[in-house]
Amino acid sequence: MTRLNLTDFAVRLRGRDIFRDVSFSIGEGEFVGLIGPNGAGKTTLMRAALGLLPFEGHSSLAACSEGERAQQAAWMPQAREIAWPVTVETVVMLGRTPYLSSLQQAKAEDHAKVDAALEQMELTGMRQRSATYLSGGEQARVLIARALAQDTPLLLADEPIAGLDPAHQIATMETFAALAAQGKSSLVSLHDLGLAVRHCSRLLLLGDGGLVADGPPEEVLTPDRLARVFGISAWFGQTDKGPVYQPLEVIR
Ligand SMILES: Nc1ncnc2c1ncn2[C@@H]1O[C@H](COP(=O)(O)OP(=O)(O)OP(=O)(O)O)[C@@H](O)[C@H]1O
Repeated sequence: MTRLNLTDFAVRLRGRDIFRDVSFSIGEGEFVGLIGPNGAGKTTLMRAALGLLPFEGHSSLAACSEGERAQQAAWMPQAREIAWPVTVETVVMLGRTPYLSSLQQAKAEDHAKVDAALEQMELTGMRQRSATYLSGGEQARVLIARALAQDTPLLLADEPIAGLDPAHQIATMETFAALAAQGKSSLVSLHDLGLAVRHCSRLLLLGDGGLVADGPPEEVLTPDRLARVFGISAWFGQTDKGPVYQPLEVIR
């Protein structure tokens, strides 16, 4: 089943093409990393796919009604400062909003989804703390938990592991991989190519005003593309602990 389809997708902002001719589909159980240098258009692509920015072409998500979209896709934006003086638990419960009418109280199922999301992001012990007093990385985990509580077939996240410590970066990537194993799909923008290679089932490389490559990580990150799109060289090896990928030098 297709979770997201973009066809001939293009975004132009203030008279400038950000990217053109982008077409891809994301199916069930895929963990897709969206990679590309600063300014390539990763955030723009995800926001436009959700219908939050004007675009040309087709996006299956933007074509949905607002209510339908909220049940199809959860969105974790890059800005992650939580300004509301409410508990962690309350922020995560906001993920259940698409399932509640304004007068409705959260039901047992909603509480169960919130508990599971808190557990998944190792936040159970912090559930009663005020979200505004958490560190930047802890706030990011709360917002990932809110997206998980939304329990949608598709999750879009803009640099979800930026600012997390190494253990929480790995754990978060494992969470997305575990969701994929359950049939859920994610499109996640990332700058850490090493973690992308280890955990994503597929990479989309955005650059030069379009989609440069789409496929399994080791096929996408060829030395030639790394040099041309990122201006770097890297070491890649298959080890008994899985693929290891280490950017080495700037070669501009
Ligand atoms: N509202 C806007 N108006 C005009 N240009 C914009 C607007 N928003 C973004 N851009 C431009 O679009 C380009 C793509 O930006 P975007 O944030 O999507 O890139 P990105 O790949 O997510 O970058 P990063 O890795 O730095 O987060 C950039 O050149 C940016 O300056």
